[in-house]
Amino acid sequence: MIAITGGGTGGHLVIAKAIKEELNQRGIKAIYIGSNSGQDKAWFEHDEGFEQKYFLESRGVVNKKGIQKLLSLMTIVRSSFTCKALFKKHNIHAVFSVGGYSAAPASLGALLSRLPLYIHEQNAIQGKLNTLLRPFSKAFFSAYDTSATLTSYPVSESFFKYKRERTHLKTIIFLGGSQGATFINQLALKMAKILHENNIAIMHQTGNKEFEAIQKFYETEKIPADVFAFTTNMAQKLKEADFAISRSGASTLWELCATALPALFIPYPHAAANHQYYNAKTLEEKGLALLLQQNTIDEKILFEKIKYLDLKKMSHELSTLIRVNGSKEIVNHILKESTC
Ligand SMILES: CC(=O)N[C@H]1[C@@H](OP(=O)(O)OP(=O)(O)OC[C@H]2O[C@@H](n3ccc(=O)[nH]c3=O)[C@H](O)[C@@H]2O)O[C@H](CO)[C@@H](O)[C@@H]1O
Repeated sequence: MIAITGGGTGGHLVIAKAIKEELNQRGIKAIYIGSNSGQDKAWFEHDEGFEQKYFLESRGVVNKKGIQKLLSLMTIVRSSFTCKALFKKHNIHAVFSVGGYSAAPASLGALLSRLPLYIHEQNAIQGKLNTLLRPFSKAFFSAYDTSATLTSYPVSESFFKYKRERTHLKTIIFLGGSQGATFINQLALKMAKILHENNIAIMHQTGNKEFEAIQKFYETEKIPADVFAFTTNMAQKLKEADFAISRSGASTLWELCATALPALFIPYPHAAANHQYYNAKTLEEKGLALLLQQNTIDEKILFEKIKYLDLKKMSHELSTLIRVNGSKEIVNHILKESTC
């Protein structure tokens, strides 16, 4: 039996989901250990694909100081002993972590129980927990690091199914990541008129918080747009678009590659160690994406830039950067080494 751990945000959780689905296809059910804060419960509380789900108390340590940091560490250590007992109860043979503070108790628990720990790092800059645990891991998976055990990024097969070579700019999708992004939302509203006047259709993922106000804006301005707070079928949405204006969260970025959808990335400037910038940089350096910092953007100049991109070339080359079997390769590797 395998335990999957980690989460906090959609970018981590989607990897946990991909690995769970791959295990399910082979008739294996994993247990999930996440946190009682963040998005873990929303994603997995009712997911029948897991044998059992546990949402433990765990809090971020990185941005805390003094007594708060100590309290967070104590909570994690206490929960790691709970995990040790859970591993015994479920006869766990291996632990797969997608990182984030929510992965801390079970990862530590794996070391306490002398179980092999497998880590997937999503971002171009390693997270703090992953850096700390990498030397103790049995294998480390990262799409940016050639010294990693595997460089496959586990994107759901549905994205590959909808892969399409883009040639003309007819529809733009705005993406704010799993929680939506105020800056992307504001930019979309500023660009809406120009896009509409140029017969470019608009799709806009807003996140929950700003959905109603944004929907109202398009209605008032009489600009037709496909506006949604969160979709459970992102692959289908991406299929319809010819260009994305997006945050550069890792999972979104690799899903765009899988669907061959070119993008302008505007990294979230406060992400740990500015990792969203470095995620996008890996594509920009190859000439396969635009990358702009959010304080440098003028929406009129921006549209002119996008209009003259060679979408066909970008789209074609993007799809060569990712393999369809990312989850399979990771699960094969884990199962080969463990008697699960
Ligand atoms: C603010 C922050 O720190 N964000 C981090 C977080 O981003 P975030 O949680 O936004 O993650 P990503 O952009 O990597 O992925 C979002 C995931 O949610 C899915 N989705 C999104 C919207 C929607 O309507 N429906 C839907 O299913 C996407 O298809 C994707 O699979 O985790 C990523 C992966 O570690 C990091 O790179 C990001 O820097």
